[in-house]
Amino acid sequence: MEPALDEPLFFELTRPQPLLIVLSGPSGVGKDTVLQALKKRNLPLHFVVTATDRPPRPGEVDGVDYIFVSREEFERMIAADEMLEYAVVYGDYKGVPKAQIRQALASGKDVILRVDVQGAARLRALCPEAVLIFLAPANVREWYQRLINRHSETPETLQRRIEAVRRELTYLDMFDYVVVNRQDHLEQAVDQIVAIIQVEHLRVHPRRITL
Ligand SMILES: Nc1ncnc2c1ncn2[C@@H]1O[C@H](COP(=O)(O)OP(=O)(O)OP(=O)(O)O)[C@@H](O)[C@H]1O
Ligand SMILES: Nc1nc2c(ncn2[C@@H]2O[C@H](COP(=O)(O)O)[C@@H](O)[C@H]2O)c(=O)[nH]1
Repeated sequence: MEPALDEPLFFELTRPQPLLIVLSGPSGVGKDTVLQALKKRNLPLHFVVTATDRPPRPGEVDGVDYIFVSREEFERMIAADEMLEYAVVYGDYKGVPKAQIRQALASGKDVILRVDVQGAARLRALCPEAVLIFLAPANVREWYQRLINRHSETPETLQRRIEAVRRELTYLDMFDYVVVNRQDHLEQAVDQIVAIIQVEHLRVHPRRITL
C-alpha cells in the first residue's frame, strides 16, 4: 500500500488544544499594560473582557476595558451561574463571564485573561489545566512608583493594595511561570509571554481545558 506521505503522524499536531492563560500578580505591576502590548502582536488570542460593578475610570470603555454593570446586574449574573470566577476585589465585584471563555475555546483560540491573585487561585482550583503566569515587578521601588504614577488610587486604596502584596506572594508556588515586568522593558515581558504560549503548544501531553 502507498504510504500516505502527507498524513500527520499525530492528530494533536494538526489540531492544537487551545490554552486558558491566566495573567496575575500584584495590583499595578502592569497586567493590563502587558495585555495591551500583547494585543498589538495580532496573535490568534481571545482577550477576555471581565465584568465589574465599579464605575468606569476616565478613558475606560464599556466592552473593552470591562463589561460595566450595576451591582444588581452583577448579582443576577452570579445567581444565574454566568460567572466562571468572581470575587470582591478592593470593594468591587469582578468576574469572568463563562460564556465568553467557552465560545472562544470552542473556536480553537487560546484565551487569555487577567485577574487578581485570589482569582488566579480560584481558577487554578476550577481549571487545573490553566496556564498561570505571575507577573512580578523587578523590585519594590519600581512597583510602588508605578502605583503612584498611575494616579488611580487614594491614599487608602493605595495602602490596601500595598498590604495585599505580601499575602499575594505566598501564592507564588501555585503558578507555572513568573515573568518580570521591568521598568521600561515592557516588550521583553511580552516576548516572554509569547514564548510561554509557544512552548505550551509544544507539549507532548497538551493541557486539556474542561469548564
Ligand atoms: N514595564 C513598564 N515600565 C514602565 N511602566 C509600566 C510598565 N508596565 C506598566 N507600567 C505602568 O504601570 C502602571 C500600572 O500598570 P497597569 O494598570 O497595567 O497594572 P495592573 O497590574 O493592570 O494594575 P491593577 O491590578 O491595579 O489593575 C501604569 O501606569 C503603566 O503605564
Ligand atoms: N478575581 C478577579 N479579579 C479581576 C477580574 N477582573 C479584573 N480583576 C482584577 O481586579 C483588580 C482591580 O482592578 P481595577 O481595574 O479595579 O484596578 C486587578 O488586579 C484586576 O486584575 C476578575 O474577573 N476576577
